[in-house]
Amino acid sequence: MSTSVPLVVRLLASSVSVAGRAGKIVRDVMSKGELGIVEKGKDDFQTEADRSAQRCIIASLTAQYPKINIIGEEDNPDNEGEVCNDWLTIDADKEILSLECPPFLQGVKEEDIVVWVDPLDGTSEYTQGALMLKRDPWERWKMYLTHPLISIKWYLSLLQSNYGFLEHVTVLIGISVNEKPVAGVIHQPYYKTLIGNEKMTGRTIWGLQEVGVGGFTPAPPPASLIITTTRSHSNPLVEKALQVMNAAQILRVGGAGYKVLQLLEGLASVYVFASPGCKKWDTCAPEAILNAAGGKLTDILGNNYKYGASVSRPNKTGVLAAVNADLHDYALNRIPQELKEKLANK
Ligand SMILES: Nc1ncnc2c1ncn2[C@@H]1O[C@H](COP(=O)(O)O)[C@@H](OP(=O)(O)O)[C@H]1O
Ligand SMILES: [Mg+2]
Ligand SMILES: [Mg+2]
Ligand SMILES: [Mg+2]
Repeated sequence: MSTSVPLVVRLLASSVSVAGRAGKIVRDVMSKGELGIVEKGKDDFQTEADRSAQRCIIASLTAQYPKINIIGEEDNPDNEGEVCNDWLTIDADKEILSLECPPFLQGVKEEDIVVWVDPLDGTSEYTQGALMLKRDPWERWKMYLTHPLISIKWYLSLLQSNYGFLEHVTVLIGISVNEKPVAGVIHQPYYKTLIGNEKMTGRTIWGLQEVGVGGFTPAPPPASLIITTTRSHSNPLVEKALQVMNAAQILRVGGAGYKVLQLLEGLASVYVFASPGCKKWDTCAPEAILNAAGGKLTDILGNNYKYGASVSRPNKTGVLAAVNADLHDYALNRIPQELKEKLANK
């Protein structure tokens, strides 16, 4: 790879390639059918796919950019261990390499960068998707009975959803410089499309500040107010913030990455999550891409999160994102002060 290409552009090109490789690992673990679910905390799970995809991403980026601070969601000693050659990805996406680097990022050094990695965003939806791959109803029922994550209500909604919620799963790589998210990748391993007669699985969306976004066709926001929010981590505060929005429709989907994709594709206009729960690796890449497309992501109080290495991981004061500044202002003004204070003092 040419070193005359500025570092941030090279890193974005490498991140696009490695996100695709991680997405294949996510699909492979699912096909094998042994998810290796570990409970990290309440409503917080990890699978073999989360662990392996993170090892692939961190080992691949560290091999090429040894001085960059890379922080991943999954905290496990295995991440330090050996990574098979097949996982090491040192390719770089050619289209990204040819992008013009914005002037303010041209002199950036490895030491100025923090990369936030969410190897699998939407783990709840991923584990529930496993169930729907069992075509035999008796096998599916047996798996449900031993599944730690699924209530009977979810099981019934899964049966109605045909393919489960695997489309909500994404791989997120966010690049921050001097605490600000400047570039990012959202890879969607289960996105299905037809190119000519050929069925393609997976797609990769990227964004770079002052340059724009790619990997999909952006669409204008819907004519009426459509809100996207969590489907697996709701609580009374989350519901209160949704009630006051006066929305025409509320979509409940998995993953911070997928919700921001819905904003970019004109399926929703605002993402509201008035609760702690998301972490820096959930929002860094989506925020960078949304910014590059003219949108805005903050906490519920309207403040920007910072992405330096020493910041606390949790986004304690929630997430509020919109396709443009006007819709962001609208949503921010609708949220009662009392609710904002509750979150700020949590
Ligand atoms: N109450 C909570 N506890 C743990 N994680 C939470 C959470 N609320 C949100 N999250 C995390 O934030 C991300 C988006 O959540 P949601 O799908 O509910 O909108 C998910 O990331 P992961 O799937 O990468 O863990 C999810 O785990
Ligand atoms: Mg998780
Ligand atoms: Mg996540
Ligand atoms: Mg995750």
